[in-house]
Parts: sequence; structure tokens; C-alpha cells
Amino acid sequence: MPELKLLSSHLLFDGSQKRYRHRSESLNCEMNFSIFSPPGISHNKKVPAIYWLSGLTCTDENFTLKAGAQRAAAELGVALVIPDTSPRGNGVASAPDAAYDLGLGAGFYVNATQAPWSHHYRMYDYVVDELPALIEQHFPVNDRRSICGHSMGGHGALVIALRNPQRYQSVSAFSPIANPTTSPWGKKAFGHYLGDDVKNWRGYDASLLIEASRASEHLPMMVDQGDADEFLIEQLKIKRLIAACKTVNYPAQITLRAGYDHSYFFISTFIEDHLRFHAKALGPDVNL
Ligand SMILES: N[C@@H](CCC(=O)N[C@@H](CS)C(=O)NCC(=O)O)C(=O)O
Repeated sequence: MPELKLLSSHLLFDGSQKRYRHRSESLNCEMNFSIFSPPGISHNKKVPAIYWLSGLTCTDENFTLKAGAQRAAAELGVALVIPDTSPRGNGVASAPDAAYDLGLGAGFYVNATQAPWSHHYRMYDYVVDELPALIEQHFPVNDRRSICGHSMGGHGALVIALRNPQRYQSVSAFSPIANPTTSPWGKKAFGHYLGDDVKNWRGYDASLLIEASRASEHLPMMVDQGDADEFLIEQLKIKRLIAACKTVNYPAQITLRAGYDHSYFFISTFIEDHLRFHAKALGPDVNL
């Protein structure tokens, strides 16, 4: 069994918030992740897990410290699993100009194919396969999973669920980069990680994946987007996601929230709605 090193541990809402370090095979480096375990779980009483993917510049700690998700997760009886947003450490490629939207803190949840990124930047494999396998081996967590995220992480959650509907019960996003093949953040990252041929970008674009999806694979999907989000028009493109859902009758619950911006204040306001949405899909062993 791969080893885990405990970095910190706190009791809250009678559950526990822990941070671990481990060696990742897919990313070829040491990685940190955080996990919230609700009260009363044991290997005889495993719980489902909601995976949270954060946005640009984040680590596992932004959501852990700022979203205020633990109270509802404790009540519902679900675990929260929070990975970092990119590979880290000595020898991991970073943006040449220290840009915040490429390299460290900006893995975009893809498997990079281009040098120098391809040696470490395989966040797609890490989140889809390696991390759940590790979590389900080490913790009283079963294989009923949901996935959600914010911004770059909202893009990651949508793409990962759309490509692997059999592995998740539901998906949700806050302010996702919904059509990255046409947004400056997406074009920059995909150009570096996946190369110039835009054909190879399409499998990482939620709007395009929705348009190619089959009704039998439609998971419960919920998206919240603030209309005062500074990145809404240029980068996030929620209208493109709404249009894609209409085209194939994808039954997504997409809500524009008047006055909310891109920050964790927005996430903390609506995270309980998202956790309850996932808990319904993850039941019957959650406390609704
Ligand atoms: N221009 C911003 C872009 C980064 C940003 O807004 N990151 C969002 C995700 S896309 C975030 O969650 N930041 C961390 C935080 O608010 O705790 C910056 O300069 O840092």
C-alpha cells in the first residue's frame, strides 16, 4: 500500500480535517492532499466522498480554510477529498515568467503531452484514478463519488465527470471555465500542455463534451455562476455551457447569481446547496 505522511490533524464538527503527503506515481513527485472525515465513520461504516478541485493559484488549503464546507459535510455524513492543483517540488516545470495561469498551481486537470510538462503534469490521471484508489485503500470511504470544483477546478470537475460518468454519481461547479478551447486561460494552458493541434484540446472542453454526450450517460449536474464575476465574459463563458446543454437536452441545473463575484465568499455562500445536491445522488447512506 502506498505510504501516507500525516502533516496536520484537527477536530471540527466532531469530524476530522487532516492533511497528508504522499508520493504520486502519475505526477512523479510528492503531493499534498486534504481530507475531511465526518463523525462516526469506521471501516464497518464507510461513507461516500465528494472530490473538490480548486482553481488557479490554489492548493488544497484554499477550500479547506475558506469554503466552510465541513459543517454540512459532517451533518450529511460525506467525506471531502481536496487535492492540490498541480504537481509540485524541485524539478517540476514552472511558467518561465512565473505566470499564475501556467505551471505550478495551474495544472488544468489534463495529461500533458508536451515537453517540459509531460514528465509531471498528469493531473487528469491523478484525480480520476490514483487519488481515489489511494483514498479508498486508506480511509473508510467507499467508491460512491461525486466531484465539484471552482473555475479551473470547475472545468476539471465537469470534464472528468463527463468523460467518466460510470465513476461518479453527480457533478457540480462554481464559475467553471466552461469552454476553455476559446478562452485565453484555456488556450494558453492547452497550447503548452497539449501542443498546437486544437483537435487534441477537445477532450478537455466541457461544452464540447456535453454536445457529444449520450442521454444514458447524463449525470445530475449543477452549476452556479456569479453575474458580477470579473472573469465571466472573457474566460468562463457560461452562456456557451447553457447552449451546449440545450442542444442535447442535458438536464443541468445552471443558476446565475446576481451580484456574486469569483471569490471564495461566493463558494462559501452556496457550498451547502452543492453538498446537499451531491448527497442526494450519493444516497441512501447519507444523512439527508
Ligand atoms: N488574477 C487572480 C487569478 C487567480 C484567481 O482568481 N484564483 C481563484 C481561482 S481562479 C482563486 O480561487 N484564488 C484563491 C483564493 O481566492 O483563495 C490572481 O491574481 O491571483
